[in-house]
Amino acid sequence: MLSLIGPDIAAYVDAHTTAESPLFARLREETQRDLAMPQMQVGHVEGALLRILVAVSRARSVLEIGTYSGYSGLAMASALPEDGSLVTCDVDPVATAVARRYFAESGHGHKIDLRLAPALDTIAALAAEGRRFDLVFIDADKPNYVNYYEAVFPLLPVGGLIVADNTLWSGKVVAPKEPSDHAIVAFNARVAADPRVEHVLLSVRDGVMLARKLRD
Ligand SMILES: C[S@@+](CC[C@H](N)C(=O)[O-])C[C@H]1O[C@@H](n2cnc3c(N)ncnc32)[C@H](O)[C@@H]1O
Repeated sequence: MLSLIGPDIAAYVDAHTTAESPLFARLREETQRDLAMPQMQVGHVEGALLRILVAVSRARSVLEIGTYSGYSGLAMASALPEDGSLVTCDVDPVATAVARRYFAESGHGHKIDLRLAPALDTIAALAAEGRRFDLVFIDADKPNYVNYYEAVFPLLPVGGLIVADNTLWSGKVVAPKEPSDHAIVAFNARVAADPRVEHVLLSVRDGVMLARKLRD
């Protein structure tokens, strides 16, 4: 992932963001050492942003699409109340085995329901269960971003928040070439044209789209 800001600014941002706890630092380091594509992990600064978004929105139920090794899921679960819940889903048994270990060690594991299945199947199952989510974090395969957005929208109350990661896609959104570039462009265009939400595209890390539901 190409950084959108220079190393000096990145270090300054890092130094002026609530420090990472030792558990999160260990999870980040283990992911970098042992797993493929560690750059997929949201990391310290975006993890802090997600924690604050869950806290200020007073979310009680969160859905995450794309668990990987658990950094973002654990960040959000740690901001939920004791009786809050996070459903997180992925298709990768290796990365999610790491996530399961850290969830268990964190003291927030009882809030977390990890489902190993394609996300669209999990969303359909959650809809059939009558589940609702105050906040949904989309961070999985890019070609499905618009599908995820449409599938989770009915599960959010008015005032609910959709947070989507990698929405600047290393800057490739301004000159898209690959199918994944076009998928992110299509997602941002879909949100921008959607009168049901108010939205802001934050240039945090690789870009974070926030879309707040105004009506069904
Ligand atoms: C960018 S990573 C998620 C990073 C994670 N949020 C974090 O901060 O550590 C994307 C994840 O989406 C998963 N994924 C890809 N396609 C998927 C699908 N169809 N359904 C569910 N998960 C999928 C991948 O296995 C990968 O672990």
